[in-house]
Amino acid sequence: MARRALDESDVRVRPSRKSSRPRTKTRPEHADADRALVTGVDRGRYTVLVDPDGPDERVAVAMKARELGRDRVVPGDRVDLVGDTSGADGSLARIVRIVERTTVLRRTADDTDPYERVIVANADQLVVVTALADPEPRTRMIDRCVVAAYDAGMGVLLALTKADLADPAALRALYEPIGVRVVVTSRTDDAFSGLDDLRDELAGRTSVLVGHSGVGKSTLVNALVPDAARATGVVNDVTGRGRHTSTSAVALRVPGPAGTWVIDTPGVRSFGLAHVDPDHLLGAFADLADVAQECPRGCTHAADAPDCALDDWVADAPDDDTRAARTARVDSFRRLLVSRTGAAEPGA
Ligand SMILES: Nc1nc2c(ncn2[C@@H]2O[C@H](COP(=O)(O)OP(=O)(O)OP(=O)(O)O)[C@@H](O)[C@H]2O)c(=O)[nH]1
Ligand SMILES: [Zn+2]
Repeated sequence: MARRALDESDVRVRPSRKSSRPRTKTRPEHADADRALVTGVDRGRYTVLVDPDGPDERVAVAMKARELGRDRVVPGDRVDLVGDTSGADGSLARIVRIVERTTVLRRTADDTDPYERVIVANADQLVVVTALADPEPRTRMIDRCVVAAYDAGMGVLLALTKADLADPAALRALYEPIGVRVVVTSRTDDAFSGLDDLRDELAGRTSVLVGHSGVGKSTLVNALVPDAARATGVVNDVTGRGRHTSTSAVALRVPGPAGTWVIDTPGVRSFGLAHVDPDHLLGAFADLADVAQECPRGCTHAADAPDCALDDWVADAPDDDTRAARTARVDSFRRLLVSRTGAAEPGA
């Protein structure tokens, strides 16, 4: 009878095998480079925080050095800077190196751009902001986010907003078993509940926030980062003054424990999943990955895959409770597997 409840530890997130190759070639002429964190990108100009959390922390503007070629630099990147890194008005530094990334999150390919480009680097978790009502939650969209995060080597936090309008129980039941942590928030005229739980989940981590329009993502960001509206102004390349931009990802520091960042991704509605390999996704389900060692070569592990060992594992369960638990587990994995393909934005 002792059926162990599945928890976070059943999900094993590995850094993506597809993360960028090391780019730490030593160039003696840049031995004195300053380390910086990229917080925003706007038309070839990068807003960076030099010496983050150090005694000389400062904001500076940088451009890519020619030697980086076409390599993209994205928010969350750690880079090495040379030139004028003072951050003084009108100063411009050069990015000469991108430090090897721990994770990469790609946005989906679309009609105007067939490539799944990296949009954020080095984030620890993806926070999927979903309203419990108004607008109705879309599980397929959440599933796709989970796949993207697991493939990127990131964890997933589901932030369920508007709990004053609907009950979170059903969504909790759907996502907690697959290793997704859940926080529930609600904001009414006189109270904002769940904010401390959310802060706890974000503490010391870099989190990418995604969500459809109207789910309350701005409400959360503004509560977490009181000067967010001001901070999102990216430096204009001509005047050097702030300019509001709503199209590219921007990293915002959350007051409180050191190293707490949220990266807001306006306009990002979905993630590129075409490159996701089923066996890599399986890596996020440690128990199933072990079972699948027995699969035929090239098994897709889909519901219609012949001789898939996942089906044998369910069939061979010693009792009904175990069979129910294994069925739920395999179904969850296959649900994610299916969400990988098909319309990028179902129901849109
Ligand atoms: N009932 C209720 N309404 C909320 C809650 N949180 C936010 N809202 C409302 O939902 C609406 C959308 O909130 P926003 O924070 O602007 O949503 P968003 O996800 O940033 O949407 P865009 O600005 O369109 O990208 C606003 O009218 C908020 O006041 C909540 O917990 N409960
Ligand atoms: Zn299989």
